[in-house]
Amino acid sequence: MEKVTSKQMNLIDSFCIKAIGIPGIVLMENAALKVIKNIDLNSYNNFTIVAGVGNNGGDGLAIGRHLSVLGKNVNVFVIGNVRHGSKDFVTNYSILRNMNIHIHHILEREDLKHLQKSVRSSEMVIDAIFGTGLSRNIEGLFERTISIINKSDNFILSVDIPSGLSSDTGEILNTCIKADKTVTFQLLKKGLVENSGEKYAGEIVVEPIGMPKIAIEKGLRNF
Ligand SMILES: NC(=O)C1=CN([C@@H]2O[C@H](COP(=O)(O)OP(=O)(O)OC[C@H]3O[C@@H](n4cnc5c(N)ncnc54)[C@H](O)[C@@H]3O)[C@@H](O)[C@H]2O)[C@@H](O)CC1
Ligand SMILES: [K+]
Repeated sequence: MEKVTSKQMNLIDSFCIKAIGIPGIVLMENAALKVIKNIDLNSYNNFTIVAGVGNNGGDGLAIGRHLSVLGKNVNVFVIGNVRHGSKDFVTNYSILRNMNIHIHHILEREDLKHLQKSVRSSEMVIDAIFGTGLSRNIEGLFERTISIINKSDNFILSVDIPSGLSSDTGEILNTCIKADKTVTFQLLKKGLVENSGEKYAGEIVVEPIGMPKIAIEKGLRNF
């Protein structure tokens, strides 16, 4: 199976969005629905979603919306500065607010108590903190958040890639979510199968999210 770096994936994403005209939010919605498809909805009713403010976080918020629409109990946490959120993250953030879904913000250590309480009453944590955009070591509140999630006995599902794993090398950038399952989008990310990748990703499922072959070929050919 073809393995891609984050640069290749970015190129494929932007070819889909800019050259073909599939809006990023459509790809995000497809991604969210593919994650829902991979959750055993008969067994899990209580969820904690932890989202960053990039597109991986946007996926997480869209997943939270669908779970809520399906009648599940969902606690949504956002870590990072929403004012620096990606466009599609912000769209999904506003949708959740318009649906009156409460969003907990992790801005200081005190806020982690809410997260701890939530994971105690949940059965599944959805990890949407970082995806292919992780670019440096994870520290501070992010590191503590990951530690709380890893210590819980919840089933942990990572969106695209476990947060903390380099999608290019499979190296751990200081700390990493230890997932039970990773649903990765369209193509296998190199880091999922190199170095620590498989140890941290758990079961890996590759789900197409509607990217046309022409975009994929273009992305792969340019590297
Ligand atoms: N339109 C698209 O391009 C699509 C993207 N998708 C999702 O988007 C993800 C990639 O999104 P992005 O490129 O926005 O990147 P991420 O969502 O992975 O995160 C980028 C953000 O994290 C920050 N960051 C990076 N390393 C950090 C660190 N160590 N500590 C604190 N902050 C850090 C960056 O400054 C940036 O704000 C994919 O993994 C996938 O889940 C999917 O929604 C499908 C469509
Ligand atoms: K993730």
